[in-house]
Amino acid sequence: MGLRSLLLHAWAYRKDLALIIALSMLGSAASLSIPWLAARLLGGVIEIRSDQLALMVVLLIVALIIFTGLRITSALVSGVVGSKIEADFREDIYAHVQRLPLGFFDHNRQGDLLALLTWEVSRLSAFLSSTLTSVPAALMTGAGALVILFVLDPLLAFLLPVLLPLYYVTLKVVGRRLRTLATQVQQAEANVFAIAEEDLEMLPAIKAFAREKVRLATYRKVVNKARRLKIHEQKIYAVMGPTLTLITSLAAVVLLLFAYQGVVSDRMSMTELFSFLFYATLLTGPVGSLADLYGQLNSARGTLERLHHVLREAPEPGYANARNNRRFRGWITFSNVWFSYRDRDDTLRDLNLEISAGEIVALVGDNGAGKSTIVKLLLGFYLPREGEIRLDGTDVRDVSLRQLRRSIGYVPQRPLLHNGTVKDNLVLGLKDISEQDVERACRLAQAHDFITRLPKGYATRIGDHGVRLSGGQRQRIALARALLSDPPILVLDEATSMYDLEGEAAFVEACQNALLGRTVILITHRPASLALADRILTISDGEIVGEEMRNSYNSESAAPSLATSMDRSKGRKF
Ligand SMILES: Nc1ncnc2c1ncn2[C@@H]1O[C@H](COP(=O)(O)OP(=O)(O)OP(=O)(O)O)[C@@H](O)[C@H]1O
Repeated sequence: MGLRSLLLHAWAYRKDLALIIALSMLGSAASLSIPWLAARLLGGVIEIRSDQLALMVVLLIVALIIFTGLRITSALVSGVVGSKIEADFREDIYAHVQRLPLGFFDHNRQGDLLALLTWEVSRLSAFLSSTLTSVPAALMTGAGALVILFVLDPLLAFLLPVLLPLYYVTLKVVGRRLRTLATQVQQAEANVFAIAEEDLEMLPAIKAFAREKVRLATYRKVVNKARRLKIHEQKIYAVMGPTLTLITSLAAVVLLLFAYQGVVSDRMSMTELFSFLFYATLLTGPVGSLADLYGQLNSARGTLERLHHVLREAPEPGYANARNNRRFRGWITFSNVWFSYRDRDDTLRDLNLEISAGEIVALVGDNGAGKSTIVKLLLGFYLPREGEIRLDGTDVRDVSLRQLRRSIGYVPQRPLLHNGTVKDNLVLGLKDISEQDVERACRLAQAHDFITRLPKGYATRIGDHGVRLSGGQRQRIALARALLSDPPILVLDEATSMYDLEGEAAFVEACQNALLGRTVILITHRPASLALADRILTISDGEIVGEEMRNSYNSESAAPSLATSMDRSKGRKF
């Protein structure tokens, strides 16, 4: 995303931005009248001509009030528009980030994304709504002042071209260095953000292993790197802005000398001399702000590069697929599936697997064998390199991702909970869920009893990632959440690994009925949970190396129970 694409993005706000530009240009017009009026007033005072003094005072006050009013209005409008652009930007980027495949997050730091979504986007919006929009007015003021100076004494025309090469050389010399520096500063600042974010999340481990000093040293290192780079950058700006202003001021002094010659030779009145002085001073303002613009442009480019890195990433395929209201039965097939994570050897090798609708299959095998990967592929989190995954005979690539995922109740190994109440975590944004449904799912997951013993029951807040709950309690909530949406397929990835034996036995007992008619993939090593399985598959090194039939599963018998399940889906009974 370059400056051009930023401008294309800004096109959506053209009316608002045009209003800010118009207001600041009107302000610039008012500012151009002030030196003229002030010079006439001063000229009148010095030459003791009282004829137009009163008029000049009134006009000057009016011009000053108009100028101030316009500046206030344009600052207000620019603040409002800037916030609007910022909010839209954040929402767009967030929506895009949400749709990115999980593989993207395996290789990008959360902290970098957070920095981008927060302060980097704020700065970019401010750049668009206030810095860029001030350029036309600055140009107008500068050009206006120049023209008036020309009109006052055309001789000056010969001096002006001298300014341009000086200006150009100064910008060129420092510009290249500033550009790389701006990117480095942004990177360093994002690092500070990312390390802080990571450490806050890791704090219990940092404390447990008494690594506070080491982590503080790492943090100090990135903070100092950012500080050094910023000081370097500020030094350049500190020199560049005033140097450019000095060039302009020196030129103004030379202009004044010429003007003085004009007064001496009676070519110019005192009023015109003051006009010279004031317009030459007015000229330094836009020069300074254009130099500032140059600096901010470099910073904005850094953010744009990082934004481009995120926005060029393609969203997960499958969002656009048409949805239909079909409820899947839960017949799953993997045919000759090969898969490897980025920069890794094959995790799944020519995997063939069929799970009938209503069947309960347990996947067992060593750590890292590829069990979770199988379900991540089924959920469409990652795409197979070769082979096909089908649901009820339809290639999952042709199913809408939302529909696919809503058909699967997924309980991951690590329960993912947020800082809200127990109920918020259970419903996770779903609106039309009754209290009874919530309670039923919780009873099934053996969560209801402990929840009612919490200080505020279902309304108890559980802290960041559910930190105020035990590991087993978190798992029970995650399981209840999956059961709540009544999906035809349930994936339980070590979902009861932290349950106490009694809790697990009660869950298995309660499941005998509840899981009937659903396709269930259990990843577990726990004997009690294995007892639920109709079939146990052993996975080793990405391949199925063993199969054991357990309960007498009969696909024919799945049909009636499935119907029962579908009926249940309406009344949400388990
Ligand atoms: N996001 C990832 N990026 C790269 N490699 C990964 C990623 N996730 C898993 N792996 C690797 O893929 C392999 C299979 O991992 P997977 O999580 O499927 O194993 P598993 O059988 O579920 O193991 P466990 O019983 O320990 O949960 C492992 O070698 C693991 O290191």
